[in-house]
Amino acid sequence: MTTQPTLDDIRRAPKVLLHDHLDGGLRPETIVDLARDAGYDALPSNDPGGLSTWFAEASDSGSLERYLETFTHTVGVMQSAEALERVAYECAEDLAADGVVYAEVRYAPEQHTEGGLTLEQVVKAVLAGFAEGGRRHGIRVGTLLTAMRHQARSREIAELAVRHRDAGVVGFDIAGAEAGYPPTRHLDAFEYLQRENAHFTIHAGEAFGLPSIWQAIQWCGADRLGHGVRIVDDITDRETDDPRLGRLAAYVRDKRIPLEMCPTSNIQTGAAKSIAEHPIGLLRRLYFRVTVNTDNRLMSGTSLSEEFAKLSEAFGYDWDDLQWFTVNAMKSAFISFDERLELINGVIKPGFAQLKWRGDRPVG
Ligand SMILES: O=c1[nH]cnc2c1ncn2[C@H]1C[C@H](O)[C@@H](CO)O1
Ligand SMILES: [Zn+2]
Repeated sequence: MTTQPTLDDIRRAPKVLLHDHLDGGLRPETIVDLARDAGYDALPSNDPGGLSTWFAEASDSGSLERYLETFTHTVGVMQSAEALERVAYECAEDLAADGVVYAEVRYAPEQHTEGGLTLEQVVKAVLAGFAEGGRRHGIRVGTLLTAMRHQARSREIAELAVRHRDAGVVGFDIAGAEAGYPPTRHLDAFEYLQRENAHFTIHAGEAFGLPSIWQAIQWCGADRLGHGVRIVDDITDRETDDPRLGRLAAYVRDKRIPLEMCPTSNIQTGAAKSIAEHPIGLLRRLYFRVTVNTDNRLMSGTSLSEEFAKLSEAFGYDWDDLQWFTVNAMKSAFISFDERLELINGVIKPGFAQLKWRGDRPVG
């Protein structure tokens, strides 16, 4: 007997999150507090409830560029070491409360130096918040350092990531508006990371299509794809029992390149029409290495459990499917093979087994 997992049970499942932005997941109450402390007076509302509604509505425009404008207010209040440490600590606490056991959280250090912090100080403050939050709340959090694709600091940020690789920085990423800023603009950074045996993911195939994915993989050597939803443009006969993969889609599937899919965010930026029509349905059916993620919990008013619950409702996913996404994510993480295996065999499989067993018991 298979049972439809409930949101409450999904919260209890040991989950893995690979794509979550630190500056996209603040608590609204914290934004109000930090703005007051820093004298930041540009918030669209000083009431946490009003603020969370504003973020959700302003992010719903159907355009990635407009979605990104909302980050002005979160980045605006994250300009001191205390603020960064608090936001990182609370992020670990919130993810742990949602049942996440391993997370990779990303942010762009270059956006947090307006208050006079150096890049090193930014990184240290965030690492301190995650270390403390992780220790207290029983979650492991690695960070990815992001470079903004419209800027020209990617090499510097890549070097920063390598310098802190043994202190909790597990990889690198580029983010920001995709159209007009191809990943090859940052080839120097990616080639450097490859020489350093470092890991990186690239936001690609979200607001722009196949050329962006192709460059990210074949020119830049990305280990994973942030979103990557547009890979479906390289699949024909999608509605039939026998979809046909083009060369790029086949390469991504054959090489088990992980796709960091963020369903709700994709609807807000116009990359997908609805959850039910999200390419994740087809890509999962075709056994691409799909993972499920939140992107920006504040802007999307979501959590990893809610993303899973929405998918389960739209596609009928059961515990086996949710475990499959979770093991996919753990296999694709940027920590060592030993550590990944330990989490899969010691935490994820036993945790899901317990929930499946409970779910299969007759009620009453
Ligand atoms: O989904 C996204 N696509 C591209 N860029 C994004 C997305 N979500 C957040 N960002 C940007 C805005 C943040 O300020 C930056 C670093 O986290 O990354
Ligand atoms: Zn993202």
